[in-house]
Amino acid sequence: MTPVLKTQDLKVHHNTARGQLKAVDGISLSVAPGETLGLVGESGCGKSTLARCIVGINTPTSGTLEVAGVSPEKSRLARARAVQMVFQDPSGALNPRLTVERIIGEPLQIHQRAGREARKAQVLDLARKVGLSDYHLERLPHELSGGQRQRVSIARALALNPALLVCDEAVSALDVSVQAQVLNLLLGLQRDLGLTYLFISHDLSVVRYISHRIAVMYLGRIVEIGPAEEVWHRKMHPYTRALVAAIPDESARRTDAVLLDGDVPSPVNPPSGCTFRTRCPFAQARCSTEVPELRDQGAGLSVACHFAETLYTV
Ligand SMILES: Nc1ncnc2c1ncn2[C@@H]1O[C@H](COP(=O)(O)OP(=O)(O)OP(=O)(O)O)[C@@H](O)[C@H]1O
Repeated sequence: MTPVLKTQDLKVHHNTARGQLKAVDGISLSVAPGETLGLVGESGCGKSTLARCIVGINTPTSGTLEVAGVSPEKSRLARARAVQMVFQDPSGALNPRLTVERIIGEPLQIHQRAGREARKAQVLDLARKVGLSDYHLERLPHELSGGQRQRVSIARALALNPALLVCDEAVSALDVSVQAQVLNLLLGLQRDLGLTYLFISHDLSVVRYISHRIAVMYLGRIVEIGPAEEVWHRKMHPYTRALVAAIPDESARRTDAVLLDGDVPSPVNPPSGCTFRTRCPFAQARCSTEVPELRDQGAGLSVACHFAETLYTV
């Protein structure tokens, strides 16, 4: 089956005053139809840059990117329809002067020739799919709650039946109970409409809840990728262990939890060899000279750590 998203050695490097900044540094991944791939990592790991590349806001420095089997550079219009994004802050993404009806209907107005009445019916149908009603359609964004605004963003994103929905920290600004409602909405929509998601968050417990597979990202690279429960329970990469340890009251936390000190190092002149070694309690001499490649660990899990097997039994 053709993947909905496929990237091969994708890189986004920025020229900055301090040198070349490798925001995304060789990402290869694919997402199957109807699947959710969760992308997790701390702030500054390059998650948003990768997302912006996929939706066409950023241009890759090198590598290939295909959406539904087509290279999106070939057709800007096709990409505008094929990939939609839901952002963290719906207030910033929604025009404050337009009613919800206009906001949800805008993509239809731009891309479809449907008449006013047909569009109105489509908008109401989209609103109902995300749990909103006629009442909400007449409101302005500031009259809605944060959760309702995020529902509007999702309805708008779904208007053109995208092949892929990229959710970038889509629930991070919401209260925990509202987060759960929006996550459940996304799960329900996927079940009913067969949607495909790339779901990005710094919060591994949120990513685990919604994802079939999880990719853990550190300084522009994937350090662990596999089925959600394999990543969560085996957490073979020390960085994955650290992300689990950072979750408050997490019962899955191992007794030998890795605790993260400080911030992610600068992507300008990142550490040699394994870029995580400067924060890794298990780092050895080899880690500073040799870049670890992703290696198959069985059950669909791949881990980029020289000592993954030995550490797993620690
Ligand atoms: N246009 C740009 N020019 C230079 N550096 C950039 C640019 N865009 C992003 N960066 C840098 O690239 C790195 C990755 O940023 P990115 O926003 O993708 O990370 P992130 O994991 O999504 O974090 P956050 O959740 O905070 O957005 C950061 O060091 C950031 O400062």
